[in-house]
Amino acid sequence: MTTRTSRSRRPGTGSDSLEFRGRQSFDSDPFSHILRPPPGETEEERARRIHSLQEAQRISREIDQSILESKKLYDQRKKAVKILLLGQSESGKSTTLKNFKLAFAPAQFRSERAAWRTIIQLNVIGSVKRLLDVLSDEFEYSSSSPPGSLGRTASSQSVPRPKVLTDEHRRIRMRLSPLLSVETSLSRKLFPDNVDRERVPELCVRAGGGWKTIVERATSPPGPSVKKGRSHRPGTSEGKNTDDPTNILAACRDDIVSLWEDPAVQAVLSMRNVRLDQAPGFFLNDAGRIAVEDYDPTDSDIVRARLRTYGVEEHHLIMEAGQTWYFYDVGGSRSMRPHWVPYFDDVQAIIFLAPLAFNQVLEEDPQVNRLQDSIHLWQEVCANPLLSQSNLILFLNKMDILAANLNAGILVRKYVPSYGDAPNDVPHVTKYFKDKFHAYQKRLSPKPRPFFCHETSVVDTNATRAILVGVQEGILRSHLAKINVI
Ligand SMILES: Nc1nc2c(ncn2[C@@H]2O[C@H](COP(=O)(O)OP(=O)(O)OP(=O)(O)O)[C@@H](O)[C@H]2O)c(=O)[nH]1
Ligand SMILES: [Mg+2]
Repeated sequence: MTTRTSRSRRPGTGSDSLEFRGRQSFDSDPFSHILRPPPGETEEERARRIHSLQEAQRISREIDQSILESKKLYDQRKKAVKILLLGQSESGKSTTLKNFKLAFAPAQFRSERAAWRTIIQLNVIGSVKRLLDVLSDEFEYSSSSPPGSLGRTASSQSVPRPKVLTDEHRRIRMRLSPLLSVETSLSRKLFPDNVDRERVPELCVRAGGGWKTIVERATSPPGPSVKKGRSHRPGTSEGKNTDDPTNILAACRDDIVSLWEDPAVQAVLSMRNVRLDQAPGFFLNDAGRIAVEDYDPTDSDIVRARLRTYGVEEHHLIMEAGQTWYFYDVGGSRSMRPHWVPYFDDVQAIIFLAPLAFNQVLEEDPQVNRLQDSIHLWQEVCANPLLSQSNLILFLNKMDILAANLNAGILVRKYVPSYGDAPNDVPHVTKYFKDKFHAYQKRLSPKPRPFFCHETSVVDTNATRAILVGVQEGILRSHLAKINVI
C-alpha cells in the first residue's frame, strides 16, 4: 500500500485530488495489482503464477457457466407446466403420474421397468405376508379351542365355526418363510432413514429417483471382481444378489398359488372379513405369472404396483412434443400434508384424486371415513388463496371399486345417512357426490373458476389415456393463454 501511494504521487504535478483521480483508473482495478509480477520473480515462480492464474480463470469460467445454466433451468421451470397431484393416501396420485408417463413419455416409463419389477415382487411378498398373518391368527385361535371342538370367529366369540386349516397349511407356511426375510432385508434398504418401519407397515421409499438406483444395486448380480473365475450355475442363487427376491419367489411359486387358491384359506379370509384383493398392490391372482425367474412386468403391472410416496417427489417429464412438464407427487397421509404447502406456489393445475370410498376408513385414523376426509381436503384446497389461480381438476377415482361395492349390495345410506333412499347405483351415487364436490368448489374458491371433473379408474390404462389426453390439452391451452402465447 505504501509503495503504491508513494508511486502514485508525482512531485511537481497539479493537485493531489486530480492526480489521484488519474491514478484511480489504473489502481482501482484490483486485478492489475494482483496480476503485476512480484519484484525479483524467478522463471519458475513466474510459470507457477501463470499456471495458477489460468486455473483461476478456468474455475471462474466454470462458475459463470453454471450460473448461466441454473438461470436457464430456472427460466425453463418458470415457463414450464407444473402440476400438483393431491389427495389422501392410496387415492391414486402416483398411479395417475405413471399413466401420464406411459401416455406422454413412454420411453421414460419403460426405462424404469427393472426397478418396478422388484417393487411388484415385493408387493406379491407383502400380500403373502398378510395372508400368512391371517393364517397364523387362525392357527393360534383354533389351537386355543378344545381338541375336536369347533373354532370361533375372531370378531364374535360366541359364534362357533369348523376348524378348516390342516398340517399341510402349516408346512406351506414354513416353506414360505424365506420370502419374509428377503422382504425385510430389501425393504430396510429402501425405507427412508427417518421412517419407523413398525409404524409404516407398507413399503415406502426415499423421495426422489434415488430408490431406483438402490433397487438396481441391491438386486443386480455381484460384479466380476466378486465372482471372478466362477461361472453362474443356472437355477441356483449363485450369481444372484441375495437381496434379489426373484429366485426365492420362483421357488415358492407353487406354494403361493396353491395357498391362495385353496378353498379352506378363502373360507378363513371370508370368515375374518379380510379383503386382500382390495388392498393396494394386490397381485396374488397373477402370482403364477409373476413368481418366475424371467418375469418381465407388463405396463399394466407397473401401473398397478404400489409404492407409498413419502414426502414430495418432483418428476419432470419430457413430453413427446418436447416440452418439459413438472409433476409434484405428494404423500397423502395426514402426517405428510403439512409438507405440501411450499409446492402450492405457481402451479398451473392441481389434479385432485378423490375415490368415492364411502365404506372405508383412513389407515392412519380408523375413526375417519375416507370419503369424508377427501371432502374436507377438497374444501381446504378450494379455499386456499395460494391456489386460487390454479385450475382444479377432480378425478373421482377407483370407479371400478365403487361399482364392485354397489354391485355387492353395500348401501351408501348406511355410511352416509344424508344419501337417503336414492337408488344405490353407480350413476346416482356418482352424481350425488359429484354435485357435493362442485358445490364446495363454487362456494369456497376465492374467485370463480371452472369445475373440471372426470370419473376414473386409473388402473385401466387405456381408458385413462383418453382422459389424460383431454386433460393435457386443457392444461396446455390454459397455460399458453396465461403466458400470452395464444
Ligand atoms: N382398483 C383400483 N385400484 C387403484 C385405482 N387407482 C389406484 N389404485 C391402486 O391403489 C393403490 C394406491 O395408489 P397410489 O397411486 O399409490 O396412491 P397414492 O395416492 O399415490 O398414495 P400415497 O403415495 O400413499 O399418497 C395402488 O395399489 C393402485 O394400484 C383405481 O382406480 N382402481
Ligand atoms: Mg403416491
